[in-house]
Amino acid sequence: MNALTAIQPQLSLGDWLADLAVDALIDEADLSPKPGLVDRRGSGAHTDLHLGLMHASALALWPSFKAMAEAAQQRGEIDLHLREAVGRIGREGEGEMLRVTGGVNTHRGAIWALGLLSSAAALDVSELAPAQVALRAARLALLNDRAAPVTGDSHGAQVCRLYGVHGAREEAQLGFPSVIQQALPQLARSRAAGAGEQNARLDALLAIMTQLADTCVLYRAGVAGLTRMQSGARAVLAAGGCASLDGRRCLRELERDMLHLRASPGGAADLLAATLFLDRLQHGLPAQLGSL
Ligand SMILES: CC(C)(COP(=O)(O)OP(=O)(O)OC[C@H]1O[C@@H](n2cnc3c(N)ncnc32)[C@H](O)[C@@H]1O)[C@@H](O)C(=O)NCCC(=O)NCCS
Ligand SMILES: Nc1ncnc2c1ncn2[C@@H]1O[C@H](COP(=O)(O)OP(=O)(O)OP(=O)(O)O)[C@@H](O)[C@H]1O
Repeated sequence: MNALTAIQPQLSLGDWLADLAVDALIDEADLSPKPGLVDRRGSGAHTDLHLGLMHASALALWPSFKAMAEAAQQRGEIDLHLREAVGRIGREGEGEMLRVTGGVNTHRGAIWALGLLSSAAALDVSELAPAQVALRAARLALLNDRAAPVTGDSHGAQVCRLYGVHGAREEAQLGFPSVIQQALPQLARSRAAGAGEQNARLDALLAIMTQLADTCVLYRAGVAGLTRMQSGARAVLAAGGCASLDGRRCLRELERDMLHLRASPGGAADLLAATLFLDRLQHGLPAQLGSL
């Protein structure tokens, strides 16, 4: 111990994972220019959201992410007991989010994805590779939380029924394929090509948008909105991504059309936050936690 470590408060695994989850949400919100979404420039296609509200909501969720990680650390295995504990904490987190935002849904999908991933990470800190953490999260998501309210009238449930698509629940139960197969590989490719960190993150968001059945977009803009989102995201990446002039031109066209359609890819944004969380996690525990 030296003078610095003697005065440093002890960092727990739950603290660290909650820090990563909140950082991922703040980085996602700040990333600009995102088509249709809240970012540093404005509120995108939303009238009830703004950047300050996204930040306040993210910070308010820190205790929930910590509690979900601690529940997993204490339980030590994936079972119904843990699933129901995480579900209860997630619903309390949603209540806190709605209290802080005055009833606006800022992060419902993100609580679901990052809550499961925080728990999954805490279950085994010796296996923090993205695919392994996502697989543990999927096994947790597949268990049926008996206390979960029936959400048949949520926006997501309505469009899943109407269009026969998979939503946030299935994305988690499948092990976050959009994150593992699309976003993380694109993030690595764009970084390796020298795109710069912000452009690489935008490219990762677009990679998710190329194929996601985003229920936020479907609810607000129907199949026309979803088709435009997917084809527009493909066009940006095919033109060279956000670091290229042609890619930026395609991104501006996509944004113009999405604003016109009131389409906002909120599900893709949540999955970008999940991507940033898993990307940070794979570098391993900080030195202060090394002895866990
Ligand atoms: C599963 C959830 C997301 C509800 O989903 P549902 O589709 O019914 O609701 P809703 O339309 O309100 O929210 C969906 C949210 O997911 C995001 N989303 C939309 N489409 C997708 C998609 N294809 N993939 C991933 N996320 C998506 C959006 O941002 C949206 O905010 C979740 O809120 C839930 O069940 N919570 C219960 C509490 C719980 O069990 N928590 C435990 C884990 S933290
Ligand atoms: N930067 C962001 N900008 C906008 N939405 C985001 C952002 N990041 C994440 N989201 C997600 O998008 C969702 C908000 O979408 P939306 O406003 O369509 O939901 P809603 O309140 O259910 O529907 P509506 O506003 O159409 O009544 C949030 O749940 C949140 O998880």
